[in-house]
Amino acid sequence: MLLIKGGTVVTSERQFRADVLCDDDGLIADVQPDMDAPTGSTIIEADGLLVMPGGIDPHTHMEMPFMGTTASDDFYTGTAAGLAGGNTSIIDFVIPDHKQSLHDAWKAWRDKAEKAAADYGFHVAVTHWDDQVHKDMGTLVRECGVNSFKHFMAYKNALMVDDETFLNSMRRAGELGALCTVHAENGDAVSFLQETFLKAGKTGPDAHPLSRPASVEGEAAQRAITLASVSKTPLYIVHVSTREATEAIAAARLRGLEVYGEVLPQHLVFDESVYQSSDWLQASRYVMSPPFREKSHQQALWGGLSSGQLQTTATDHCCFCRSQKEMGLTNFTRIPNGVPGIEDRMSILWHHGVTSGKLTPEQFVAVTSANTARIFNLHTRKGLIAAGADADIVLWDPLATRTISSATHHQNVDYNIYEGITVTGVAKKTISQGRVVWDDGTLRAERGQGRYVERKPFRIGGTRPSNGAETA
Ligand SMILES: NC(=O)NCCC(=O)O
Ligand SMILES: [Zn+2]
Ligand SMILES: [Zn+2]
Repeated sequence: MLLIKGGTVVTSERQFRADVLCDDDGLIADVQPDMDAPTGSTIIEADGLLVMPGGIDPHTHMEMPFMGTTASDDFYTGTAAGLAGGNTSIIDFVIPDHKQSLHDAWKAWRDKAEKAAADYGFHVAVTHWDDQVHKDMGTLVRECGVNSFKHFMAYKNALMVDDETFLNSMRRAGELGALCTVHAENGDAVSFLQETFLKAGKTGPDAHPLSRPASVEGEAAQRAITLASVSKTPLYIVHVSTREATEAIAAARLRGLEVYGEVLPQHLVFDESVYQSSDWLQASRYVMSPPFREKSHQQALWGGLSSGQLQTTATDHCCFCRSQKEMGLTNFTRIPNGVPGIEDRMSILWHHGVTSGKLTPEQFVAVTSANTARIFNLHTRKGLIAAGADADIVLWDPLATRTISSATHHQNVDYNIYEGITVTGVAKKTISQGRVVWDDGTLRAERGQGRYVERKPFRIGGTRPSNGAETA
C-alpha cells in the first residue's frame, strides 16, 4: 500500500487537502484528510505538491508505419517517456494497411503494444468502406473494447476517406454507440497546393504550411460537422489548430450538436516562423499536419480551452529522426509528418496555461485527463482522484522548473521541439497502477506493465443518448 500524505488533491472540479491511499491492486482505496498509515504501507510526503490524476494522452502514434517509414518511439519507449512527464495512459491509433481488415489490424496493434509501460487503448481508423468494415466495426465495439473510430479527410491516395465512406462509418458508429474522430483538412486542396508549389520550384519545408492553409482546415471541420449532423452522430475533431475550426465547433455546440475539439500544446506555443529556418533539418523537424500557424490562431485555441468549447489536449506524438526527416530533402511532401511531445505535454500546458493565468489548476486537470476520460468512456476508472479509481496519479510541483532538452528526455528521437525552453511546473513523481514509476528524475518504467484498457460503447446496441441536437 502507498499513502500519499499532505498534498493538495486537484480534480476537474475542486482542490482540497487530503491524503490518498493506494491499495496493492493498483486502485485508490481512500481519499481522506489526515489518514493514519496502514501497517506496512509506504508513505510519500507530498507537502507543497498537487495530487492530480495522471495525464491521459488520447492521440499518439507509437511505431506507426507512415509515409514510407515507421515512427521511432515504440509502445515501450513512448509510454515510458510519457510516464516521465506525468502521463499514465494513452489512446493510440490502429491504422489498417491497405484494405487490411480492421480486426486484423487491431490484433496486430495489440501485439505491438504488449510492451507498453503504461495503460493504453485504441481508436481504429476506417480508411475505406465495404461489408467487412461494417462487420469489423461491430466486432471491435462489442468484443474488443474499442469505442472510437478515426477518419482522415487528408492524406490523399493514402489514408483519406471521401464523404460517402465517412458517412457510412458515422452511421455504423452511431448504431454501435461509438464515437467518430476526424483529422479535418481538405485532402484534395492540400494535394492541389502541394503540386502547385512543387511545380513552382518550392520544395523546402517552408512550403509545408503554405500547402495547408487555415481555410483548408476550416472547410473540412465544417464539413465534418455537417456530416455528423446529417448522420446524427457525435464527433471529435483531433488537433484543432485554427480559429476557423474552433469557431465551427463552438457554433455547432451552440446549436446543440455533440462536437468535441482537441488541442495540441505545440500549436499553442509555435507559429509558422519555425519553417523559415535557414537550416533545412531544423525546419523539417516541425513538419507536422496541421502545420504551425500564424500566431493569432493561438488566442482562439486558448479561448476554446478556457471556455470549454475545446475539451481536451493531446500530443499527436509521432517521432521521426534525422534520417527519416531527410527522406524529404528535395521534396517537402515526402518529409514524414509528425513531431514528438508526450514527455513535455503536461509541463508545457502548466507553464503556458496555468502559470500564465489562462487556465486554473482544475481546468488543467479537465483538459489533461478528466474530459478525455468522460468523452472516451474511461470515466470513474481514470481522470479522477477517488476511491475505486485506478491509482494513476501525478505528484506535481507547480513551482519547480526544468529546461527541456533531447539530451535528457526519454523519447526515442534525436531532437526535441521544445529544446532549451525552461518551464515552470514539473512531474515530481508519477504513480501508475499504484507503483511509483517516475521518482524525481529516476524512471522506473517496466516493459509490459501497461494494460490494454477496454472502453465500452456509450449505449450497448444503440446510439449515444440523445442530447436533443438539431441538424446543422
Ligand atoms: N500529425 C502528423 O503530422 N502526423 C501523424 C498523423 C496525423 O495525425 O495526421
Ligand atoms: Zn492527423
Ligand atoms: Zn495523429
